[in-house]
Amino acid sequence: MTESRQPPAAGEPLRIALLGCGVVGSEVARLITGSADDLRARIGRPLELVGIGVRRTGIERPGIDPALFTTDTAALVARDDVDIVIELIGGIEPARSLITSAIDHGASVITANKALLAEDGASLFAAAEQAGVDLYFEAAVAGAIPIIRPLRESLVGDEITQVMGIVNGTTNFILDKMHSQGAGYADVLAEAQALGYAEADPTADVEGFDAAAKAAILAGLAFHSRVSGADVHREGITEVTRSDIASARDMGCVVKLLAICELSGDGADATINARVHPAMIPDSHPLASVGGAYNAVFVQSRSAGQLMFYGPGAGGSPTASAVLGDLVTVARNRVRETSGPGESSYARRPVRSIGEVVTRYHLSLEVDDRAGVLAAIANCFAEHDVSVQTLRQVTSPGDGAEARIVVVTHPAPDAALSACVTALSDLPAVHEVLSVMRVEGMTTP
Ligand SMILES: NC(=O)C1=CN([C@@H]2O[C@H](COP(=O)(O)OP(=O)(O)OC[C@H]3O[C@@H](n4cnc5c(N)ncnc54)[C@H](O)[C@@H]3O)[C@@H](O)[C@H]2O)C=CC1
Ligand SMILES: N[C@@H](CC=O)C(=O)O
Ligand code: NA
Repeated sequence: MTESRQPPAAGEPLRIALLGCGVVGSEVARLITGSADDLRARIGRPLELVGIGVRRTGIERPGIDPALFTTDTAALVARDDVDIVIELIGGIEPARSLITSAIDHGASVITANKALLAEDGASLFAAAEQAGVDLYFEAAVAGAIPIIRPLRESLVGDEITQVMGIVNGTTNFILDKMHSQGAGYADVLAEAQALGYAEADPTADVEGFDAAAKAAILAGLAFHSRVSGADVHREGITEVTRSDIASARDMGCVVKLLAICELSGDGADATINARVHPAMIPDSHPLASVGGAYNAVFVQSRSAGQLMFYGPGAGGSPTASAVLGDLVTVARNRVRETSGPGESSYARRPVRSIGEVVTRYHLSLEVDDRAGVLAAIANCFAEHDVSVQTLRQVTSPGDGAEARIVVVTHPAPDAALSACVTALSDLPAVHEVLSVMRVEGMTTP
């Protein structure tokens, strides 16, 4: 049952419950106690951390009072003196039940849990709205970078047409090292995990689920519509090869895992497209120089034009910064007996399928090195209405055995390109389609 709650009386502390004490949670716990005086001055009330929900007690967590630990997370969120619950467990359950219970008991909630928001944000926002409490989630997308608040508040009067970014630090760290140092995939992933960038299950990072969840959140906020993780076309980086990276370099490009959210059409006919996939982007593109676990998000809007948000996208300390920003805001709201913006999904714009999305492609083919092969390949592109920008033979031993052909297309619908790739694979002269990758941010010369 939803209970409305009065803020604590003047001079009384605001009581905080923290769920999860891992990479991010432990930093948040240290900051709440270590910065207590500054936080009190900024909020106008002291904060009191009353409990930390953990899976196991008895583990030493430096700088955190062990008396705060409890495994009874259900009881912690149901305490009737808790004002704000910070959820940093991650995953769907028990995070969803604990957040729902916290809201039902009148607490405001801060979470970094993009997986949950992308799957079930609508019901959590509805519950928060009904209870008159805040649900804040700046850390859920692009770590420390302020991007949720700019979309939800600063740019809410503008019309956003595109959000495109690097929103996963782990994959950017991996691709960057593969590109700059020729490093092997597995070694770099282990390093990203040790640095606290990766999710508990790094499959979420490398298969693009984490970026897809973030894309869903960004698209929903930017286009005032409900977009779930399942609406986002998703491809990870596990199939990106050294040869793709070398091909990109030959073209003056780098490979990045991009999250792209676009609005097409106007007014009531506008549709959304949201996708996450590796793409080649020119070295001159601003996203090309985003290295390591850094993230960057481009926003294109009708009145403001282009904006770029850049900064650390993962790691305990940067992510804790975003959580603490939310904590101060939510605590101030609590003191003033008000709440911040809720969900804005009035536009209800439909999400287009990937087949209709138009992009440029890079293809690499291993083919017979003999007369007529180039013509057969060019003909296949023509039959599928995919226009070729460049076609070149990059390797040929000259003994008539095999050659590698690299093709860059003009923008074409994904469905046409997919059909073309199938037809190319069926050509007797084509031994193998070695790679197919989208190219973004390149203009026709
Ligand atoms: N690590 C990062 O760079 C970032 C993480 N996030 C998000 O922050 C959240 C936390 O991430 P991390 O701290 O990296 O994960 P983590 O895996 O280091 O920490 C999660 C903690 O929750 C604990 N836990 C799991 N189930 C529990 C339960 N039932 N009750 C109590 N504790 C439980 C785990 O034992 C672990 O200590 C996730 O939603 C993640 O997606 C968001 C942005 C960046
Ligand atoms: N695992 C994520 C952490 C932040 O969301 C990433 O690598 O970006
Ligand atoms: Na952020």
